[in-house]
Amino acid sequence: MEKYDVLFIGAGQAAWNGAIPMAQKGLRVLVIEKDKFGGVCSNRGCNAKILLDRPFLLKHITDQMQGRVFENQLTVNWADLMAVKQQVIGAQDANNRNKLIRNGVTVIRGEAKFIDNQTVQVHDTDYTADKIVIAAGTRPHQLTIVGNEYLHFSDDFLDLPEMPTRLTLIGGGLVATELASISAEAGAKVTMIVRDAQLLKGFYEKYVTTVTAALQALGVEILYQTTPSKIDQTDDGLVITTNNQQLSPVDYIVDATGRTSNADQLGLENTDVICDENGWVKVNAYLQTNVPQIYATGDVTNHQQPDITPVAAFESKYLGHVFTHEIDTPIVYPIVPRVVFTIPRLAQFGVMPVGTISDGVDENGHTIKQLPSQNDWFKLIQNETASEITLVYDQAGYLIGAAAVGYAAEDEINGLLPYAQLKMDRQAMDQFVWLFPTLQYMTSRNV
Ligand SMILES: Cc1cc2nc3c(=O)[nH]c(=O)nc-3n(C[C@H](O)[C@H](O)[C@H](O)COP(=O)(O)OP(=O)(O)OC[C@H]3O[C@@H](n4cnc5c(N)ncnc54)[C@H](O)[C@@H]3O)c2cc1C
Ligand SMILES: NC(=O)c1ccc[n+]([C@@H]2O[C@H](COP(=O)([O-])OP(=O)(O)OC[C@H]3O[C@@H](n4cnc5c(N)ncnc54)[C@H](O)[C@@H]3O)[C@@H](O)[C@H]2O)c1
Repeated sequence: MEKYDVLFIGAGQAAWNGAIPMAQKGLRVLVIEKDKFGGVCSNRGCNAKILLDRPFLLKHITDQMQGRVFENQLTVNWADLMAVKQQVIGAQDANNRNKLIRNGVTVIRGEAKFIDNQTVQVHDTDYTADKIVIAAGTRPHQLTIVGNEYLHFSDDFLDLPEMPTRLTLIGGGLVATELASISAEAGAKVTMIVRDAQLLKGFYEKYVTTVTAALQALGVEILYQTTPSKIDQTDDGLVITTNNQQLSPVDYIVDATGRTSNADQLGLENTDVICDENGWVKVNAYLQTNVPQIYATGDVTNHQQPDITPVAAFESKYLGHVFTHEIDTPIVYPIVPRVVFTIPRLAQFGVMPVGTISDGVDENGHTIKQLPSQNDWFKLIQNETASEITLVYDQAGYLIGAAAVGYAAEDEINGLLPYAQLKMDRQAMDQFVWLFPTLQYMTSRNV
């Protein structure tokens, strides 16, 4: 049996961010990946999505400036865009694999299964390690309704050679909303079937309204408080029946109703590892399962954090520090920001205003300050009138939350994070000299 110091199951963000520093510090590290090195984010998530979105953002910005600065409207050819995406993303698997190897990590492509608490099997060979890390991530959740064989998933959407004329997305979370934005920008007639009364639960409602209005302006029809019950194939296309009505036929349906843990496919029944009732691997504050030598990181865990790449990467790096004896303390998560890559983007972190107040003191005694786009001449030149930033301060005057909507909301929120994470007062903030003219300078001078 081959023995390593650390064995990772999965080669997504939750693995390689820790595996590389561990190997660089002299540990013998094995990473087993059954599909593509880099996992969902590199191959069929964040990166593919942002590549398909970016030209539409650029087009949108120039469209807003038509008649003011630009004279000809841009068009995006989906087939060309997909060819670029395939070329760039197609290279990720090999790049990620080579990066691991270059940094001294041993890699195997194959499906790993536990055969007991100490042993993982792949291609009929047994491997053991002092520490085994489950970093096996998730797959798309599939609705169990009649006709679910007609459903597609985000993986399929991100590979679409042609944009369907009529497309329906089921779900109102990040995947559904971002893919609705891309497909509507690409010219599809888009319908969203949303179980809740609004999109993007957990995001700042005022800016969810802005994003929703932008989708509707592109012709997206949003059916709230609606759940699908069956799908029929007819001569005119796929017909979804919901709790309320029978919908018009469409060409393509994306099930974006969340993600399912891959923990059920790891042979955990041969171990003592416990998962919660939804299949997420239970970990303690050291990311350790109930079996002391088995750990878990990223989306596959029951962590109370958003399932996003920066969290998976943070956890993986944390284990790197623990396994090399640099720290022995529980994981402490920093403030975790979130972003929705629609046009405009919506990004936020920390505490949000309570109620409808947008300037003044809210019900929790927090001071709310709103920065409209008129404060920022980058936005004025782009005619970006709907954009806005909302800042939330505690009673001592520290920044504890921020939300932004606009073409560069993600960068604005990134720029504000250090003030809150490091609890900076005015004197500390004034220690920075930001380059000018830049977005960071414009945002920071208003904090
Ligand atoms: C469409 C989409 C868009 C997204 N966009 C963003 C975004 O913009 N920003 C963001 O921060 N997050 C985004 N996310 C979320 C992000 O992709 C995940 O949070 C991140 O990929 C989690 O990393 P992970 O390593 O925990 O899991 P994964 O990326 O799922 O990696 C797990 C790996 O384990 C492998 N594996 C599973 N079982 C086995 C086995 N038995 N043997 C060997 N290998 C196995 C899988 O093949 C996979 O490669 C997006 C997700 C989706 C679906
Ligand atoms: N920009 C980003 O950071 C980004 C982008 C995409 C995805 N992600 C991550 O990927 C993960 C998956 O995203 P997602 O949008 O698939 O999941 P989600 O949990 O955010 O949203 C799922 C949606 O499906 C609905 N739903 C669930 N079950 C349903 C059912 N049976 N019938 C009808 N509707 C149902 C929910 O009400 C919700 O609106 C998230 O954790 C997210 O953090 C992040």
